[in-house]
Amino acid sequence: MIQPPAIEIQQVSHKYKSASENTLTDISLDIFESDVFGLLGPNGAGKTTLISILCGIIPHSFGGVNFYDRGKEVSDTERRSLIGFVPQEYAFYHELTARQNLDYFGAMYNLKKTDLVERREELLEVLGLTKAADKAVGTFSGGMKRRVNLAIGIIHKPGILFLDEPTVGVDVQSKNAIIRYLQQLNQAGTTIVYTSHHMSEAEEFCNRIALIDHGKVIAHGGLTELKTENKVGDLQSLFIKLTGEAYRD
Ligand SMILES: Nc1ncnc2c1ncn2[C@@H]1O[C@H](COP(=O)(O)OP(=O)(O)OP(=O)(O)O)[C@@H](O)[C@H]1O
Repeated sequence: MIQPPAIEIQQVSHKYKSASENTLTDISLDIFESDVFGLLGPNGAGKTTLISILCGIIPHSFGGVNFYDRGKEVSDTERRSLIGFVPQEYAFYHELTARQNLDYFGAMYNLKKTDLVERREELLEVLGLTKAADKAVGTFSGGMKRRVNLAIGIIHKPGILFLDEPTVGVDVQSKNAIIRYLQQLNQAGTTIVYTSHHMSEAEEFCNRIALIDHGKVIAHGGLTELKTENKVGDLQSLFIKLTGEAYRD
């Protein structure tokens, strides 16, 4: 079955004003509907920069990005409600409770009050946050904060979800809960674009990947095909084979 496109990235380059060289050079990728697409690479490869460009947080210096919703190209305005973003940094108000945070961010997406309450309670429940929902989020454990971050990014039921290291610094229980819930969202039709340094997690979760190093795509395609082509048994071996053993800054 041919999957319709979700995102087409064509020759995207980016140079930060303060940098002497490009952070991203000539990135071209196709991400298809219902993919779990892993953007993987060593520290400083440019993954967060690419996600920030795709989410419209920073402008790209060159190239094109097109988004599609069920096969139809969407405008920049429509893109805002189509996508959700779960950043690496916590993107909530520490002094507000989990319920208050979800109410605030849901209102920013213009969700109707009754829909918002229903969605808020559903997310609190599936992410195991109901008992603590009226406590200030700043008092939560790292795993609970990660789950609040995720709930905020998906409050408006985005069709395309970007996650920048959604399981960094959390215990196995929270990591499993987050990945399980993301798998459910994907099975229900959400396209997922995800970065992680956990290779075993990415191997289990992603169907397609791009390996980025020094701001360039060095491999791109189906995970199984890439492992076969490179004669390696797992994603970690593929990563080391293509990016080497040297430390990155
Ligand atoms: N605002 C900025 N101004 C200048 N350079 C930046 C800025 N943000 C990031 N960089 C540089 O761009 C490069 C890519 O950074 P980026 O955060 O996109 O990499 P990454 O692959 O997400 O890394 P990590 O895995 O460590 O999170 C790095 O060299 C970083 O120092």
